[in-house]
Amino acid sequence: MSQHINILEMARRQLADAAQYLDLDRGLHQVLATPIRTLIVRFPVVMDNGEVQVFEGYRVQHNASRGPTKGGIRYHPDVDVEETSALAMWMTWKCAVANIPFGGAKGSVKVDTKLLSKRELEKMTRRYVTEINTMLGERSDIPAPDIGTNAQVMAWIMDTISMQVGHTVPGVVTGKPIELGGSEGRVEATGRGVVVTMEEAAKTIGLNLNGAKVVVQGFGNVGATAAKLAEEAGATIVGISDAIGGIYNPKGLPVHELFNRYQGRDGGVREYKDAQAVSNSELLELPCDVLVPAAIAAQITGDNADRIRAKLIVEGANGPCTPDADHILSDKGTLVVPDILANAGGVVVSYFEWVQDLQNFFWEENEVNSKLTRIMRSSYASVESAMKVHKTDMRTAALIIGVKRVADATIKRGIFP
Ligand SMILES: NC(=O)c1ccc[n+]([C@@H]2O[C@H](COP(=O)([O-])OP(=O)(O)OC[C@H]3O[C@@H](n4cnc5c(N)ncnc54)[C@H](O)[C@@H]3O)[C@@H](O)[C@H]2O)c1
Repeated sequence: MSQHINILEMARRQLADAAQYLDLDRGLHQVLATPIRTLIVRFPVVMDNGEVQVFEGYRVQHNASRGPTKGGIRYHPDVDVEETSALAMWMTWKCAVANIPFGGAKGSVKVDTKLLSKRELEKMTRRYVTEINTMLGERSDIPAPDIGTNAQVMAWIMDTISMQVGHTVPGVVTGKPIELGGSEGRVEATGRGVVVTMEEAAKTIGLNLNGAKVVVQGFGNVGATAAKLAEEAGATIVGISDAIGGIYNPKGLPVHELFNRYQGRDGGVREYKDAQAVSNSELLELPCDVLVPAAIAAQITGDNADRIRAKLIVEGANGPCTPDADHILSDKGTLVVPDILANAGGVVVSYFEWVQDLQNFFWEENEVNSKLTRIMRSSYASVESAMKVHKTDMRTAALIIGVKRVADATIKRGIFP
């Protein structure tokens, strides 16, 4: 997934950019640039044909100064420990920008889930979680879904840990099915947060979202929900894609119909015929007002940033724009709403789910959505004002806020012993 771009280097470069504004001392900068715990596990699974296959997985906790660590689990063939560390670091800043009491973590397994049966997926999940269980806990480290994982996988994680401790522990993982202690609104939360920040950012650049043309890369949980809710907010979705490729229709695509037919199924969107087929790289360069990269990292780079035509980029994915792309986009006047702000809706509602699980008291969906919207709007407002104060781009502004909150917590706690 990292290809030519080292995602961990990218995350460290972003931290260094923000550190300059904060006057961080070298030791503290080093603390913040380094994960506190990294576990690499290799474990066997007996496959359906009776053969044993060995998988490799990771769990990285980046920083726990502000609370238990929180971060998704990704199943993808290209993951590695460096990318997982970068994603864990971004989780730390994301939780701090949203001002929720969590540190950051991430887990992953190198696997192509398309090659596994449902039973193999379940066995692999249960064994992976058993291997990393020393790090997990409702008060220590709480996973959630990411690429390649979903509510069913979270249910298996909850069940596995519950079997090991001898009682049900719903708060050890979020993004669970509602009937197992999941939260109303969690499935749509990241996409909903993306659209709330899109609406705020449209005001910043004076764009009327009503009728604005939007292109979305990735038609999974985040991309498909963002497309659907952006359409409900009045935008016209002109391009969408999944891992196999995309479709484009300047007059607009019937997103609700596409959502019901293809959401989460790779190759699905290309089956829709009343549109022009485009590659994923062509999709990013389509004429539009708003671009939502909601798939994988490093999609907008120094190589293609000058060809991006959107005025506004809202990062549904983690790390879709590289630092080189950021500089080019900033020079062109394109506003980039960074991942640690734009896609924080998922972890915010994960926080609500965790709180509900610990209290065993559950909220209605409109309560979840209105609390989410309030946090997303106030986080956006703080970042926008930091952007003006520091005269910088929005990513650096968000990092200044997030990194400062984590640095302050670290200083106040002191360095043990
Ligand atoms: N799920 C969440 O709550 C959440 C929260 C915050 C951030 N994110 C980030 O959002 C992104 C998407 O996550 P998701 O949960 O929607 O995953 P998902 O597995 O539900 O969907 C991923 C989508 O991306 C597509 N895709 C994969 N590789 C691609 C490629 N090379 N080019 C174009 N499309 C490709 C897939 O076909 C699929 O449509 C990830 O970067 C993830 O880290 C997710």
